[in-house]
Amino acid sequence: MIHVENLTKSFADLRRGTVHALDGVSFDVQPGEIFGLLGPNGAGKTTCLRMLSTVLRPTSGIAEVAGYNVATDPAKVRMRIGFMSGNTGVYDRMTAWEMVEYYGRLYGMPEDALQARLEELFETLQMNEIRDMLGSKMSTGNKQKVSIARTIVHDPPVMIFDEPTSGLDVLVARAVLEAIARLKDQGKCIIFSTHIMREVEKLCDRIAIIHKGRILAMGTVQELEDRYQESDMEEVFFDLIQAYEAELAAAAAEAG
Ligand SMILES: Nc1ncnc2c1ncn2[C@@H]1O[C@H](COP(=O)(O)OP(=O)(O)OP(=O)(O)O)[C@@H](O)[C@H]1O
Repeated sequence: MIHVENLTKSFADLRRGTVHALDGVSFDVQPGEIFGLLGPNGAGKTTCLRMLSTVLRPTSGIAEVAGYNVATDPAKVRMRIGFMSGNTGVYDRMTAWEMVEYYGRLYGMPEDALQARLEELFETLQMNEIRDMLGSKMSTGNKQKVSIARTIVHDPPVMIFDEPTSGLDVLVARAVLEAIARLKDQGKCIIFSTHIMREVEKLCDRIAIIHKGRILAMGTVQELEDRYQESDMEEVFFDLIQAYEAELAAAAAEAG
């Protein structure tokens, strides 16, 4: 459902020269699967997700969503994805219901299908108590739920969440993660980025550890712990990043 092959993105940065934000990344994600991109700040997670959601154009490589190439068929890709980032906002002067309805209309959903979908979404995301609440009155957690609802109102098969729990307290973060888990149960293909180990351990079927634009390791949490002989993901993560940094330092020393 998501196919990424040798995907690269470089930026021309005035201060740093060419930045290889993503450097030859490959992975696939299936329906009913949650795939996590786990990496420290600046690893390239957002850049990768923004290319999948057609906001950025790849420098090279292939990214396909539901069989459509993000570079050559961006409109078809956009109809098949929901993309939520930490700053996907809500409007102060609309109620939760109005806001999600508004986005459904933007996607061109027929009115009766839209109303049925709203009922279903408000039920699934446990938002029925806030149907008539204005954005300005909502707690951060409720705003986050509305953001999820508006992102997926058109019922796309692929859902992309860029650090969906960033800035949330543990209770709200938990509710958001539970909502994402329910979407997986409906067979959605989900990719999300985080730098929080516990989130990947709880939620992800498979993860890719990403650092400086490269995937350092990929697999289930259990596979990675077994492969690196560690009993928790945090240790695997540190080991991999340290080893990669040592490799880079050795290569730099050799180069002169
Ligand atoms: N428009 C841009 N111009 C120049 N460099 C950029 C641009 N966008 C991203 N970068 C750089 O690309 C690299 C990867 O950034 P990216 O935002 O994808 O990382 P991230 O893993 O999402 O990090 P974070 O957890 O901090 O959001 C960083 O070095 C960043 O500074």
